[in-house]
Amino acid sequence: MIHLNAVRKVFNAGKPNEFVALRGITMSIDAHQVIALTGPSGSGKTTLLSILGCMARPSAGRITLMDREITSLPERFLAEIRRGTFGFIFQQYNLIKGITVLENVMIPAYPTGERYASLKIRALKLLDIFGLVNKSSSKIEWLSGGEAQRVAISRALINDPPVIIADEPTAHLDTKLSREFMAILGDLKEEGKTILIASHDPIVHEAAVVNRVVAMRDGELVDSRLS
Ligand SMILES: Nc1ncnc2c1ncn2[C@@H]1O[C@H](COP(=O)(O)OP(=O)(O)OP(=O)(O)O)[C@@H](O)[C@H]1O
Repeated sequence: MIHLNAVRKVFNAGKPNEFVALRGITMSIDAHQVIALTGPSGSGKTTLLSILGCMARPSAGRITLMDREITSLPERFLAEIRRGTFGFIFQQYNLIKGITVLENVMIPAYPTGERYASLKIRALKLLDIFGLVNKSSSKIEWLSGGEAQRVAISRALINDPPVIIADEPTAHLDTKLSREFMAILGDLKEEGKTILIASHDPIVHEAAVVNRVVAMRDGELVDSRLS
């Protein structure tokens, strides 16, 4: 589904603070799999996820997504691919304070031009699945950590993307909520989603839903094992 060939990422190239964050990553991600990236802080997990999710471009190397070479596409095509292919769940959830739960969930779908009424129905359905309909008009800042996380999951799913990308999704959750999160990922995998997670959390690596754990160090893949 996604193939990376010799992908490098260099920050501040040519400057005194030049930093090579990814050193020639070659990897393939099959559809309907759950892949966990692990590795010490600074090893390049977030950078790799950003490139996989078309949020950042590699400095060198090639990316193929569903048999389409996407490395050199102009930003407007990339934005469309990003919206149609990926749902993102971030460590801090990146929910927007001051607006409601429902509005947060709907935001990634606004650029699609879907009618507000039908979008609202879909967003409410997602909130219902995650037991949050009664919070739909709450402000984000009123939610508990677990609720905020389920809002973030709902938002990631609003465009029904085939691939979910989650960066340290359990970092702010206790053990019970982390296990619940992994169970939700299990359901999404059953529905046919492909899931990429960067995480330090053993609960993530050891979850039955994870097919492969890929270890990174200093911008390189050092180990890949089936889970
Ligand atoms: N925009 C940037 N400019 C310069 N350096 C950057 C930039 N973004 C990331 N880096 C550096 O690239 C390296 C890899 O960062 P990355 O966030 O990918 O690591 P990580 O493995 O996700 O770490 P963590 O587990 O702490 O989130 C780090 O040393 C980081 O400081």
